[in-house]
Amino acid sequence: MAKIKAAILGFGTVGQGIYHIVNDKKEDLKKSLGLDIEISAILINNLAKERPATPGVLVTDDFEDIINIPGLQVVFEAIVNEDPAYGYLCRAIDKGCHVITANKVMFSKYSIPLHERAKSRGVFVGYEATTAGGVPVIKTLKNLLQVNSVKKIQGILNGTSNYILTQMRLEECPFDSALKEAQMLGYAEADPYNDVSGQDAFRKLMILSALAFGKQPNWNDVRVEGITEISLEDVKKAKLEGLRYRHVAEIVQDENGELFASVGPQLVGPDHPLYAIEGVNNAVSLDTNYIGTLTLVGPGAGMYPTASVMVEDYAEIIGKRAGFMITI
Ligand SMILES: NC(=O)C1=CN([C@@H]2O[C@H](COP(=O)(O)OP(=O)(O)OC[C@H]3O[C@@H](n4cnc5c(N)ncnc54)[C@H](OP(=O)(O)O)[C@@H]3O)[C@@H](O)[C@H]2O)C=CC1
Ligand SMILES: N[C@@H](CC=O)C(=O)O
Repeated sequence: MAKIKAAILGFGTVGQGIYHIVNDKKEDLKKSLGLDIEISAILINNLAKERPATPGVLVTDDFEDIINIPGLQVVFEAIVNEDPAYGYLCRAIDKGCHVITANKVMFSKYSIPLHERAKSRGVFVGYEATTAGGVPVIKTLKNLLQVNSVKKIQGILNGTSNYILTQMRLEECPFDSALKEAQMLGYAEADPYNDVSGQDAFRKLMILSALAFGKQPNWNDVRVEGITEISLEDVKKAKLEGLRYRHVAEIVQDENGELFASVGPQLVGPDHPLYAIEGVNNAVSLDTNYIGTLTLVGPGAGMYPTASVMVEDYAEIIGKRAGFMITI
């Protein structure tokens, strides 16, 4: 049976999840796709760090070792920040590899050039994991946009912030302890400032905007606020009043096609659709012309939810390549 050679860039929370799922599901993927996936190499930053064993896999801190693997066909990218991730993915595409990324900082800025580059080389870019972790919002949007137009998107797009706000309310624990827990659970970014400042949710909203509206608002016009100003006292007071803090990202297109977006905390009551979204869960509500309002809810961060959607992207891309769509 033909082999698909793949590489994983980054071997932290997400990279390790990809490795485990690919190995766990190897036989099933072989059966459904008729191709055997092999993780040939893993790129990391610090060779001295202790890591889980990956027998037979090249572990390197030099991207040249990866890009020069003969017959490499798929690159999973789970490193951080714009650079060098964008450059690595450009080189992988130029080599004829499909690329599958979780890196929203990079993708929110470079989605258009990456897609154009991939199109010119006849390969695909998978990016389900960039937005709302395990919630399949990208594939759902792609599908419904074939018939519907979207007027508004509203949601909770950062699992860490929602986890912190939930823990502060339920356990009455201080912000810092809740953030530490989120870091231990693999929810938070390498630099958690991105989570708690609202920047992570903002980048995800921009990815959704590009897909749903074919454009993004001017980034400087978007008010972005995080959750750092919310104290335990604020949360307790809200609780007594039957209210909850939610970190909400929203974007609306007006009748002239102009986009208005904002990201920040809101106090919501029991009748609000985001009131019941707890812990690491994310929710995305899509207001469409034919379907009406569709809301997706699920884990917005973490090793397996994120890695799962990346391996699903792989299955979809390889299935497409072979001329069929697999149903997952
Ligand atoms: N954690 C989550 O739930 C989710 C994360 N994401 C995104 O996935 C990506 C990875 O996140 P996560 O796994 O949590 O992050 P981690 O910090 O756990 O892991 C990052 C990995 O990338 C490696 N790395 C970082 N920079 C470089 C570089 N320049 N060259 C080579 N390797 C590098 C690190 O190497 P080393 O181990 O040597 O330090 C590490 O193995 C991020 O872009 C994040 O935003 C998306 C959805 C959910
Ligand atoms: N740090 C992010 C991870 C997923 O994108 C989050 O908490 O949502």
